[in-house]
Amino acid sequence: MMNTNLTNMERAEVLTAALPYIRRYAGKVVVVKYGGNAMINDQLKQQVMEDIVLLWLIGVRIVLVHGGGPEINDLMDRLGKKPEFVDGLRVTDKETMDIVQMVLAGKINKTLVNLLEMKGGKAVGLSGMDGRLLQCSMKDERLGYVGEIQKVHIQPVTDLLDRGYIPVVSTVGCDKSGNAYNINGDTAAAYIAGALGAERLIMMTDIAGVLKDKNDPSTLIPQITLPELPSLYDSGIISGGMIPKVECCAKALSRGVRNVVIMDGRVPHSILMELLTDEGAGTMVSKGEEADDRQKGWE
Ligand SMILES: Nc1ncnc2c1ncn2[C@@H]1O[C@H](COP(=O)(O)OP(=O)(O)O)[C@@H](O)[C@H]1O
Ligand SMILES: CC(=O)N[C@@H](CCC(=O)OP(=O)(O)O)C(=O)O
Repeated sequence: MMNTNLTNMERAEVLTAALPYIRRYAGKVVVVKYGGNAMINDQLKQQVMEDIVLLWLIGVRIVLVHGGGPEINDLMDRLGKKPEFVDGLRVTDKETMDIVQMVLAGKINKTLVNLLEMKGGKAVGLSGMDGRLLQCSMKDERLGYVGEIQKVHIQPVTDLLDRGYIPVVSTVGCDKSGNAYNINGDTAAAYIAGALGAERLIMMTDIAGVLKDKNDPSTLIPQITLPELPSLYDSGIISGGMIPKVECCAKALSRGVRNVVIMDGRVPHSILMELLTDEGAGTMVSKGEEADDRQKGWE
């Protein structure tokens, strides 16, 4: 909610305080993964789109990669199909694949593009099939049409960035024979961010970040490094859906992304807090080879 008690001078101070961060990110690639339950609330969705347009206007080369698992579940329910998951991946028969493609590459992708345009941005939607962006093979026959990414042909995305657009990517890929595959949103975002050598990957989820006690938001771990991960798994601190998410963060880092942040998509303007203030938001995952990027002076 906007703080209407700020004086104009205070507003100006807020803007100038953001200047070092604006300088830091202008011209850099930031990939935002948006999906899951964080995407359900309409008002929040509008705010996330506003944040993305604001970053785009200050010169950040921003790419939006989206999921939409809950909306796929919803359409499956309406069509009388029961969603089924194995290790967090949707079992995807041919009919389910049609539903996934309709929801992700159709409804959600176009809705997000439209929202970004309505907020004053210039956005173009594409799926992993467009320009063979996400070339994949079948991951495991038991899962059906779930894709394992083999190759990322990133040029359609860089072309759009170079032309001043916000690329909006849905995570439907295809194999060399043209069969469509369903790809997990976090995985696709990690590969795309890696192929772009992104400065930052932001994973928006429905929890404050990685917590020491997942039921207590006050136990947020602000930063974890790759060498610390095994002990976090072994101790059971990281479990369930957070394991594949953190694994995707590690994958992105190993593919050349500088920093990854897991943050709460339910908090208004969390992206701006993370990128444009010294507070940060959520949990930063880094290789552990450099000083904390959040604390470093931006020179
Ligand atoms: N240490 C932890 N910190 C935060 N969340 C955790 C942790 N361990 C397990 N989780 C679980 O992981 C979930 C996030 O994963 P998931 O639901 O798959 O996210 P999304 O739907 O955004 O992809 C949290 O809602 C929480 O229940
Ligand atoms: C293979 C697989 O499970 N694909 C996911 C793709 C969407 C997704 O990842 O959506 P969220 O980001 O909202 O979770 C699915 O079918 O739900």
